[in-house]
Amino acid sequence: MIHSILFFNTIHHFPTHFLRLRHHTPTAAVTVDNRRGPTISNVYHLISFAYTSLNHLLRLAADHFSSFSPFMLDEYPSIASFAMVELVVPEAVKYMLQKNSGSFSKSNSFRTPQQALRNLNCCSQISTGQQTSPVVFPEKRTKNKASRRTEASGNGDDFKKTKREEHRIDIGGEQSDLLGYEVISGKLVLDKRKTIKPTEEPNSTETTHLDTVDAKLTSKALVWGSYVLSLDDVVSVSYNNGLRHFIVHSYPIKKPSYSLSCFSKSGRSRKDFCFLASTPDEAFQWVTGFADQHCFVNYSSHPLVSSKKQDSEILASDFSYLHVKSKHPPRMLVILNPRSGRGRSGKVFHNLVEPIFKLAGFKLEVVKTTSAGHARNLAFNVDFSTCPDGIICVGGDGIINEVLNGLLCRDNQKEAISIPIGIIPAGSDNSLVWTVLGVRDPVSAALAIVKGGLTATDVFAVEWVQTGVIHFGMTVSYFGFISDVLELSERYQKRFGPLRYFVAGVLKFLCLPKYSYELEYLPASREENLERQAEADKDIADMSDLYTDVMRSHTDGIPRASSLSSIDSIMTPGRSGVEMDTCSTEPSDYVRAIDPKSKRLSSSRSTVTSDPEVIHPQPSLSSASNWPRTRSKSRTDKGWSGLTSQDPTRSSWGNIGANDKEDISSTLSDPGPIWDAEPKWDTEPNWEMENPIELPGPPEDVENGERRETGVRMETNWVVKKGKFLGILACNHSCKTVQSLSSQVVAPKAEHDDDTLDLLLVHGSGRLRLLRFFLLLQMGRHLSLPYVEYVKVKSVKLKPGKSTHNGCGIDGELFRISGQVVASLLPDQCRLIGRPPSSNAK
Ligand SMILES: Nc1ncnc2c1ncn2[C@@H]1O[C@H](COP(=O)(O)OP(=O)(O)OP(=O)(O)O)[C@@H](O)[C@H]1O
Repeated sequence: MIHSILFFNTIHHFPTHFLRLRHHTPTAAVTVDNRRGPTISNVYHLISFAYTSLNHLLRLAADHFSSFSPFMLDEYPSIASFAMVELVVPEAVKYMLQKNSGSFSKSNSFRTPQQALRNLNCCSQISTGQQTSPVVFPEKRTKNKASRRTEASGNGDDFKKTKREEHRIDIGGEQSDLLGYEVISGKLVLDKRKTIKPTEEPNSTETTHLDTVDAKLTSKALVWGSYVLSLDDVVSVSYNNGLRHFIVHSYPIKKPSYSLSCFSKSGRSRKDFCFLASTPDEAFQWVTGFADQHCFVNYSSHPLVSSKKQDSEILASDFSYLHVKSKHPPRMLVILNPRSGRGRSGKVFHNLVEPIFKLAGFKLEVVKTTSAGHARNLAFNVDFSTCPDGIICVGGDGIINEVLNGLLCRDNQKEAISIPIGIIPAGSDNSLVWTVLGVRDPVSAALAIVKGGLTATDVFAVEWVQTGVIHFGMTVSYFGFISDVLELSERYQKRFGPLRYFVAGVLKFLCLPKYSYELEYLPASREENLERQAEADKDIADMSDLYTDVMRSHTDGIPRASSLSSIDSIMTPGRSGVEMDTCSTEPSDYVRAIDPKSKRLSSSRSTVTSDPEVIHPQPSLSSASNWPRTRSKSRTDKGWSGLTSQDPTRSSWGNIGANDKEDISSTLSDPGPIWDAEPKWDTEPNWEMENPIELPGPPEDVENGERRETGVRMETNWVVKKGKFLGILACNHSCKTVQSLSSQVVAPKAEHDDDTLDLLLVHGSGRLRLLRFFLLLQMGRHLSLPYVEYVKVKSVKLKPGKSTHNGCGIDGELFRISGQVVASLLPDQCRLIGRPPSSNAK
């Protein structure tokens, strides 16, 4: 029998059961194996974080087993978000703890952790300081040389007066992986009162709420006593010039108690910590230390100065405090869809998110959308100099898609794509930010934006070949059953809110039509995959350059501080639909120009009716690159010629998009029973008759495990398939869904920056197949189905059969396709504000 206690990185934790945690990264493990004897790995890393629980466990282990052979394991990745590490006690160990709790209280209740460790033969490592990981022990004094050491001297009377229990810390070597390097250390007094005004000096004669602590600020955390506050959780520091105290504003993850962990949801909540240094000089040093670590400092003048009670002494000392170098407050445009998430997005923003941005000194211009299309107009018309640090979208994936399309439709498209986009998830589903940045609650998303950094993300374009209309997306484009569900769901938006997709899905399932498509795709070559992998490995090292806090635009000479800095005013929310609706691009070149060869192949096969008016020569390719791809080579050297905004009167893509939507809504305005409204649901379209091309879909026997390649015709690199498909999805990232109970992932091999689309083909027709697909999707095993094909592609061309519904979903927005559409990636990537969790770990 093996009992295990695992420690998990709990950024998104619901730590109630192993199975639920299978997607999380185990960061360390304590294993008790009755056959081989107990082993402990990375225990030292974790003592400070799960001190009480681990101490209990160690005592248990010491009593329970005669010998212990602790050792460090290198096989586990280092604990990235150490402040968020949480002890998970599975049922077996809980049982063991309960069983032994009696003996603990008798024999070990007063043992210190060191004593417990001594019993486990751990002492030698601790006393000799062999461990390189941070360990926090209440009794142990630090022996580290501090890079900056403040002492409680001089004005330290308060420290003497406050006779309290002192917490000592030992956080291991200065270059510890977990806490980074040391910035400053020394004694501080922690004011434990709940409400503290920044201008109010703690009263040192009232000692009850004061606690002297040994504190240390490192490049990754503020540590005092046994408390570790990750700098990732720190929003800002408030400091009044010339005073001895400063307040650290943070949003750490609130952990539910173990007994309630099954029911209560963990989340972030605000915690302010007020520290008193022994002298104003020391307080200033601490605050400068935070500023050095890119924490925003709310810096105010001395309260006496501001209240005009100036005296010469204060003024003299003021001079030395005037320059706390903090990052510039960012200026950004917030586009908020008040209809998102059942109309709660406004409340979410103003109650939860705005206070965080205020603490971090952001200068925001908030615009609420008044109708569909408004966000696109805003992004299309906004003067970037008013929001140089980016645009924050508050809502669902739909509003982000509108903003993206507004940006990419501009004349200065190269500059527009470089405008950072922040996302506050407040809609029905927020797959993009959840998948790419790993956040799904508004507070964590706001924190990610405050922390800054940029994540390059691929953008795909779907081109309507006959008309030249283009629509952009960052998540997924889909055809077949799911686009029909999207269409139907709009009927139920008011009644069911986010549940509307489920309701529409069930109804559509009951009256399932058959979908036929003619499909061509250009697979990403194996060599390219290998090259991409090699580049990805290399990029891991280069990432720090990419995620720099200070970004400068290389376009049009506009300096863009992406330390997130600058806005004054924002354009009016008034609709300028005329311009938007008539925005167009020269589509074919960049949509098809995957590489010159494929472009030739593609265009030779396509039936593009090119309007000479929309063909524009593009600037030289070499100047096109303004944003390095994170994984693969920039496609600027592969034939990308960029987009240009067209004369509104000459172009049609906006109009067509709008008309498409109108068409759909008019269809939907006729409610009627669904089974009446869907005449084709049980009729088989005669593909061969309607589309005089042979090659039906995969034969029925594929369901029995044999996948035949009948129906597949290779033309050079393009693969052609025709027949029935339940669904076709071209995914830009792995597409996690926030709604799903199980964290289902549609395209498990997709990466948001890998320069490929992941094509998922669900061949065939029929409810049984569809049901099996969705059931296995919940378990993450849908790719094992014989009628599911998964391939990484550079480009996809698709044409619906004549009797097939022609809906097309792009990031949750619905369109109609007529004729052929082509989906491909753009050569340039856009930038999301925030860093994925994996990059934080590095
Ligand atoms: N003020 C508004 N009134 C009505 N519709 C709007 C408004 N603002 C934006 N929209 C439209 O609402 C749609 C959905 O927006 P969003 O994605 O933000 O919300 P959601 O609740 O998550 O919906 P979805 O389920 O589509 O993701 C978008 O397509 C957008 O065009």
